Amino acid sequence: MATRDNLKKRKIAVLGSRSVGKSSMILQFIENHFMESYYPTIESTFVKTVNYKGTEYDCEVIDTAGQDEYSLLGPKHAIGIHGYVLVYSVTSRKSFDMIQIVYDKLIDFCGVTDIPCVIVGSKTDLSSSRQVDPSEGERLAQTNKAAWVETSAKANVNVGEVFQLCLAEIEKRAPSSQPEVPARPGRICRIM
Ligand SMILES: Nc1nc2c(ncn2[C@@H]2O[C@H](COP(=O)(O)OP(=O)(O)OP(=O)(O)O)[C@@H](O)[C@H]2O)c(=O)[nH]1
Repeated sequence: MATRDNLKKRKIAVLGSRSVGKSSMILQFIENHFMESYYPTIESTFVKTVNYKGTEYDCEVIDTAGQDEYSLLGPKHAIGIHGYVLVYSVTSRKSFDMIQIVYDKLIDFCGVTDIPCVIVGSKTDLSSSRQVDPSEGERLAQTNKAAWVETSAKANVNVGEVFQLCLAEIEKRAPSSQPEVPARPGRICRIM
């Protein structure tokens, strides 16, 4: 029987400006409900088993405190993290502009040219307050070789899709189905 211990583990960090709906999106994903009230997050971790293309993954989702242009990203945002979900609200141009800033800080800190990442435009149910067009989100994602989707945690639209896309981005770069390279006879390394 499959237990959590023998599932493939994937650690996903959720970042973005304050109050864009990171916690609400995670709560809807993990517990299937939505809360109107706002409680700023310090940091929380959630776990959920997710089926992606027939394989079960033990996903650890890290809900971070909202960032601004002065926030420092450090080892806890990079070490051991397999993929990123960067969230802006479609009702906030400022939160959209923060995505590139956070993305650049991450690639700088990780010392890579791109990272497995999904850019998420949240709160689409608030259509009359929209400040960011879908085409702008799509373009930003293309520029950064990331996936993109718009969601509403309130209306439960595309929330599961965010994590499917994130696993897709992670697996694209490091396919877990890739067979292990067999050791050549006579070249076995033994640690005594
Ligand atoms: N209408 C609507 N409101 C939302 C949605 N998602 C979140 N909210 C509201 O936006 C506010 C902030 O949501 P949070 O999920 O706490 O935001 P956060 O990004 O985790 O905030 P920080 O912890 O400060 O980083 C709350 O009042 C939520 O109810 C959504 O999809 N639609």
